[in-house]
Amino acid sequence: MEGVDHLAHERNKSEFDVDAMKIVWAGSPHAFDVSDRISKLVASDPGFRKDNRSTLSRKELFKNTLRKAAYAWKTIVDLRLSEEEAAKLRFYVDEPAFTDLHWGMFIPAIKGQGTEEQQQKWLPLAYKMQIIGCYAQTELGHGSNVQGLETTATFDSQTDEFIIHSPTLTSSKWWPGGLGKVATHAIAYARLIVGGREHGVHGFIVQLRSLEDHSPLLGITVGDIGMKFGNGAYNTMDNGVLQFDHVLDVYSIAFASIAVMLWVSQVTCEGKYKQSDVPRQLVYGTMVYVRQTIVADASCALSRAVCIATRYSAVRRQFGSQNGGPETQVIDYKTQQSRLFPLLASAYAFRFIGEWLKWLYADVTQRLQANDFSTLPEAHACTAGLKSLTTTATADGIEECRKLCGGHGYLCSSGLPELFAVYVPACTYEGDNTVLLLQVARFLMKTVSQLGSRLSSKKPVGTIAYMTRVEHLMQCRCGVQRGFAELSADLVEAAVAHCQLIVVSKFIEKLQQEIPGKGVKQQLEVLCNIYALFLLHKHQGDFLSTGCITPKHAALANDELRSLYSQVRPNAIALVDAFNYTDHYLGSILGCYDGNVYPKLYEAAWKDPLNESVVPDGYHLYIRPLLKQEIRTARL
Ligand SMILES: CCCCC/C=C\C/C=C\C/C=C\C/C=C\C/C=C\CC/C=C/C(=O)SCCNC(=O)CCNC(=O)[C@H](O)C(C)(C)COP(=O)(O)OP(=O)(O)OC[C@H]1O[C@@H](n2cnc3c(N)ncnc32)[C@H](O)[C@@H]1OP(=O)(O)O
Ligand SMILES: Cc1cc2nc3c(=O)[nH]c(=O)nc-3n(C[C@H](O)[C@H](O)[C@H](O)COP(=O)(O)OP(=O)(O)OC[C@H]3O[C@@H](n4cnc5c(N)ncnc54)[C@H](O)[C@@H]3O)c2cc1C
Repeated sequence: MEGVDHLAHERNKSEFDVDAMKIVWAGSPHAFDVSDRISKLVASDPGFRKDNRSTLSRKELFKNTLRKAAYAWKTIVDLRLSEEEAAKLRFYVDEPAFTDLHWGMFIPAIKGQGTEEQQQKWLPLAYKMQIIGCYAQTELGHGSNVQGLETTATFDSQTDEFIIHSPTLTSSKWWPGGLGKVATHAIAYARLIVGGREHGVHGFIVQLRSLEDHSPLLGITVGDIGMKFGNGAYNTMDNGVLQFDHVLDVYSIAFASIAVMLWVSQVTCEGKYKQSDVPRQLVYGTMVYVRQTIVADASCALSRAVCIATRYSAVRRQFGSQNGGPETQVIDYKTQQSRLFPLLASAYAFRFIGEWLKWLYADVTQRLQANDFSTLPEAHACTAGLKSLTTTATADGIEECRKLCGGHGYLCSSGLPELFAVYVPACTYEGDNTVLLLQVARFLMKTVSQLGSRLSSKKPVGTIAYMTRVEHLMQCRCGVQRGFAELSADLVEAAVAHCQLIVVSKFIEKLQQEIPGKGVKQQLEVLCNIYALFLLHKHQGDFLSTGCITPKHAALANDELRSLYSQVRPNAIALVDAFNYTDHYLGSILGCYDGNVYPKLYEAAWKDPLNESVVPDGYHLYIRPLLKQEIRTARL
C-alpha cells in the first residue's frame, strides 16, 4: 500500500544514529544540507523527469538532454545557486551531458593551466556559459599515448597566428564529450611547432562554431561519433569527431599566449618558444584533477547500486517458509551477505579515500604554485592508481548488484542496467585502467628501495600485512633480471596491492578522527574490517606467500568475516539510508525507500509503449498469417 514503509521493521533494527551517519557520508553538516536540499529540489521538479529515457530515440533523448541542461541552467540562475549548489544540481539531474565536460574539464583546464591573461579572457565567458567548451585530446589513432597525438599547431611568424591542422585520418579528434553537436570551443591538444621545431603536445583554445548560428567555422569538420553502449545511458552525450583543415587560430600574436594553453610555456611576441623550467607533465594536470573527482564519483555510483540491492534484498523473500510462515529474506542468506556487504564496505571506503585524494590534490596544487614539485610523482601515482582501482571495483560492483537482484535486476525499472551502462566507461576514460596501473608500477619500481621505511612500528597493525604484501610482490618481480615490459602483468598486480593498501590505511586513519553520533564509529569500524578482511580473503595467496599470515590466520579471518556480516545485517538498511538518496535520484523501483516493490513493478510494466495495445502492432502482417498457415504444415 502507498504510504506504508515496508522496510520499517528493518529500520527499527538499526544500532546507530542514522542522521549522524548522513553527515559523515556527506562530509560535513553544511555539505549534507546542500545535498539534501538540492536533491529534493531536483526530485520535486517534473522538468527533471528521467523515468522515460529508455523509451526515447537517440535524437529525442539528446534533445531532451539539451532541454534539461538549459532548464538546469535557468534554475541555477533564477535561484541564484552557488557554484557548490549548482554542481550538486547537475549531479542530481543525473544525466551525462555536455555540461559535465564544460564544468568538469574545460573550465578546470583553464583554471589549472591558463595564464592570468587567459583566465581573465576565457573564464568569465565560460562561467556565464556564453561559450561552451570541451576537452579535445583523444584522437582516432591515439588516446592512451598522449605523446603520440598527431594534430599539429604551427606558429606562423608571418601572420602571428597558429595554424591547427589534422594531418591524417587518425589525427581526427575522437571521443571528446560535448564536441559532437554542442561545444563552441575546445581545448585541443596538438604538437606545437615553432620555427620548424617541434615542442611536444600543448593545449590550445580553439573556437569551433559560430556564436551567431552555431555553424562550424571555416576549416572545422565536426559531428557525433554515433551510438554507444546500452540504450539511453551515455547516448545523452554527444561524443564527437573533429577535423581541422589548416584552421587559423584567430588570435594574433598579441594574444598568442591566449591560444597556447599553458602557464608552463609561452610563444613570445618575437615568435620564440619559451619553456618554463617546470615538469612537462603539468600539461596533464587536468587529467590528474579529473581522476581524483572520478574516485569520489565511484563511491556515489557504487553506493547507489548497493542501496538498490540492499533494500531489495530485504524485501525479496525466497524459500525457507516454516509451517506456512513467511519465506526467508534473501538478505539473510550468508551467500547474499558475502556478495553484498563487501560492496557496502567498499562504498564507504571509496568515500573516505575520495576525501583524502581531494586533500592530496589540493596540497600538490598549492605546492606547484610555490614551484615545489616534490610530491607530484606521488600525486600522479595515487590519482592514477586509485582511479583505476575504484572504477574497476565499482563497475564490477554495479554488475554484482544487478545479479544480487535476480531477474528483476535486469529490468530498466531497477535502475541498474542504465547505471552500469553509464558507469563502465569510467574504467576507460581519463586513462585506461591498465595503462594507469602501469604508471603506478613504474612509480613503485622507482621507490621500491624506500619501501623498507614503510614497516615503521608507528603504522597501524592492520596495515602491516598489506605493506608486506606490496613489498613481497615488488621484490618477487624486481628481484629477477627481466625488463619492465616482460614483468608488466605481475607489476600491475603489485600496483593494485599498493592501491588497496592506501585505501585500507586511509579508512583506518578516518576512524582515528573524532566521529560523532551514537554507534556511528562502531559501524564504520565493522565496515573497515569487512573491507580489509574481504581483500585479505580474496588475495590470501599473496598474504600467505609473504609469510606474514599463516593458513590458520586465513581461516580465522574468514570466520571473522562471517561474524562481521552478522553484525552489519541489522544495520544494513540504515547504512544505505545514510546515503540519503531520493527515489528520483536512485531511479529504481527495487530500491525505493518504502520497499513497496511489487505493486510498483506491476504498474510500471503497463506503462511500456508495447502495452499501448493488447494486440501488438505487426500482428496482422506477420503473426496472423503464421498462425493461419495450411493445416498440412502444422502437422510437420
Ligand atoms: C543514467 C544513470 C546515470 C548514472 C551516473 C552515475 C555515475 C556517473 C559517473 C560518472 C559520470 C559523472 C562524472 C564523471 C566526472 C568526470 C568525468 C566525465 C567525463 C569523462 C570524460 C573523459 C575525458 C577523457 O578521457 S580526457 C582524455 C584522458 N586521456 C588520458 O588519460 C590519457 C592517458 N595517458 C596519459 O596520461 C599519458 O600518456 C601517460 C600514460 C601517463 C604516459 O605519458 P608520457 O608523457 O608518455 O609519460 P611517461 O613516459 O609514461 O612518463 C614520463 C614521466 O612523467 C610522469 N608522469 C606521467 N604522467 C604524469 C602526470 N599526469 N602527472 C605527473 N607526472 C606524470 C611519469 O610518472 C614519468 O615520470 P618518471 O620519468 O619520473 O618515471
Ligand atoms: C565515454 C567516453 C568518454 C570520453 N571522453 C573523452 C573526452 O571528453 N576527451 C578526450 O580527450 N577523450 C575522451 N575519451 C577517450 C578516452 O580518454 C580514451 O578512450 C582512453 O584514454 C583510452 O585510450 P584508448 O582509447 O587509446 O585506449 P588504448 O590505449 O587503445 O587501449 C586499448 C587496449 O590497449 C591496452 N594498452 C594500451 N597501451 C598499453 C601499454 N603501454 N601497455 C599495456 N597495455 C596497453 C589498454 O590497456 C587496452 O586494453 C572518452 C572515452 C570514453 C569511452
